[in-house]
Amino acid sequence: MVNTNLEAPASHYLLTSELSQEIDQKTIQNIGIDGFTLMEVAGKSASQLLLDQYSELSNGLYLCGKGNNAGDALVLARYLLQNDIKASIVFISGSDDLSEDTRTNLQLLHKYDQHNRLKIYESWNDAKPLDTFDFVVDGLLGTGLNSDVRGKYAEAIQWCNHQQTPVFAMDIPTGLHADSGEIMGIALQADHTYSFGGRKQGFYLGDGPNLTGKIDYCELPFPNKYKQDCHSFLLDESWNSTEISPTGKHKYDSGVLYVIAGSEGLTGAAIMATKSAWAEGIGAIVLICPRGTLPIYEQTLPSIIKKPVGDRDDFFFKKKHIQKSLQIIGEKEGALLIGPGIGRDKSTIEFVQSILEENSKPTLIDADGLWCLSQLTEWPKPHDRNWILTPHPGELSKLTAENFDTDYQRLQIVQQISQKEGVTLLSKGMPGIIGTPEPKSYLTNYDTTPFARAGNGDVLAGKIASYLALGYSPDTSCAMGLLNGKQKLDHLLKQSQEVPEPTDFI
Ligand SMILES: NC(=O)C1=CN([C@@H]2O[C@H](COP(=O)(O)OP(=O)(O)OC[C@H]3O[C@@H](n4cnc5c(N)ncnc54)[C@H](O)[C@@H]3O)[C@@H](O)[C@H]2O)[C@H](O)CC1
Ligand SMILES: [K+]
Repeated sequence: MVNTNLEAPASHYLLTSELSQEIDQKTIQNIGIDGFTLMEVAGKSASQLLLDQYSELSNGLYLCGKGNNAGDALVLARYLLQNDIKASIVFISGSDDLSEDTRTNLQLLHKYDQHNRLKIYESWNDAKPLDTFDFVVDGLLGTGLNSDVRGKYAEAIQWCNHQQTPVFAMDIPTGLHADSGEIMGIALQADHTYSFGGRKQGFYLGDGPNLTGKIDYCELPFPNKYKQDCHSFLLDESWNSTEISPTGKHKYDSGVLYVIAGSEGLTGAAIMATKSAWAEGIGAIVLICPRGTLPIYEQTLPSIIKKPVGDRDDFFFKKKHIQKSLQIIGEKEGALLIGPGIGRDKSTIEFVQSILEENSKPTLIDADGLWCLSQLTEWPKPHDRNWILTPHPGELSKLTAENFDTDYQRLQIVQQISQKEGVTLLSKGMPGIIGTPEPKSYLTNYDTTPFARAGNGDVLAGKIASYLALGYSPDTSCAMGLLNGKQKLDHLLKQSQEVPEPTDFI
């Protein structure tokens, strides 16, 4: 069940480099678990997962830097050595100035070596030609990365990225920025990343998804309370999706969704959004439409209550429709969806502005509703932070008058806007990002390309608005909308490899 306050499990907190190192240091200094123990737990966890998943390994090549990331790799080598898996350790910048815990682990490694299964090389050049190996471990750099990767480190990564054997990254693929997911000069292409103490935010941004391979979270003995400064979380299928409550006894029991949508030539968006909401088991839907478009809905939306406004020759929303629309919205408890297909006529902007200013219901603003909002010099303020905005990247740029080149910039804009305006903002794209007023942000980790077709936005908006009308909080409604879509996509792709139609997601 996705909690109504959308509490992420500890394994889904996304750490930045700074927070990761801060938690590390606080655990060592305040709790008294020293860095050597943390390193032991990290390396041991990685060895157990690795042995579970790869049973035929015989000879590892460990590329090591000089910090604690290298130490993790040495602990792993020791546990694998215990399983008769040979180790060739290459210290890219020599082993003279290793961090203390890493040095200790190098000494330990020698003590555990039996039958000369351990080889140590003091530089990248010494190691060539490299011994036979059937896997590579990346212990070069972790959260200590603080500049572009160059020199021998870059050479080793370049070489590694051309090998056919599995590559296992300690904590984070070297060269991947833990916060932004950007490549720092060059980055290692991992088949598997063992993330210690917390997944890193950069795994899900920019180049992160292409570089991490399969990610395994390795818990470390950090007190969960030390993660309270974490503001971003992974939203994936391991969050149980919520079974939507069945419709109540009376059709108004489970909340009413009011939909303000459609205009001449754009009635399809209104139909898609409304049908999508109806399919989620909402008790009743009231479609408020310009009277000129009513005949189309009489044909296509038999289960939906239609409440037309204006005259037969009205085909888009105008200032004169404001009072009647507000009166209809005020009739029952529920939520409001405004935007799909309402068009961009100048008088529609005034209409939208007044509806947003006067209406206090939980409200989802989508599509041209967002465009109208972007035309206003100042946004109306949501009533007790109960608005959801669902922009695609182009709409987000228009809304915020900001251009963003990277996912990291998009994440930062989403966090700023949701906090400043007190809204829940679902930034569609890859990854999907939900920003809340707290501010918290939730990142998805699945390919959203199949949802890029026109119409999917209307379907998603209808779903999320129905959860809002069912009483779920804005952040939970967005999470459920995204996870529901992903579940349906997985189901559809089992039947056919064709990219599904938007209506398939209803
Ligand atoms: N945080 C945790 O929960 C734990 C982290 N562990 C591991 O420790 C690393 C972080 O270790 P740290 O010693 O801070 O840094 P690194 O090993 O990542 O880097 C070593 C060293 O390299 C230098 N450096 C930085 N950038 C570059 C560069 N571009 N080129 C060359 N050299 C560079 C810099 O001096 C760094 O200090 C973390 O990732 C985990 O793997 C603990 O072992 C377990 C708990
Ligand atoms: K690494």
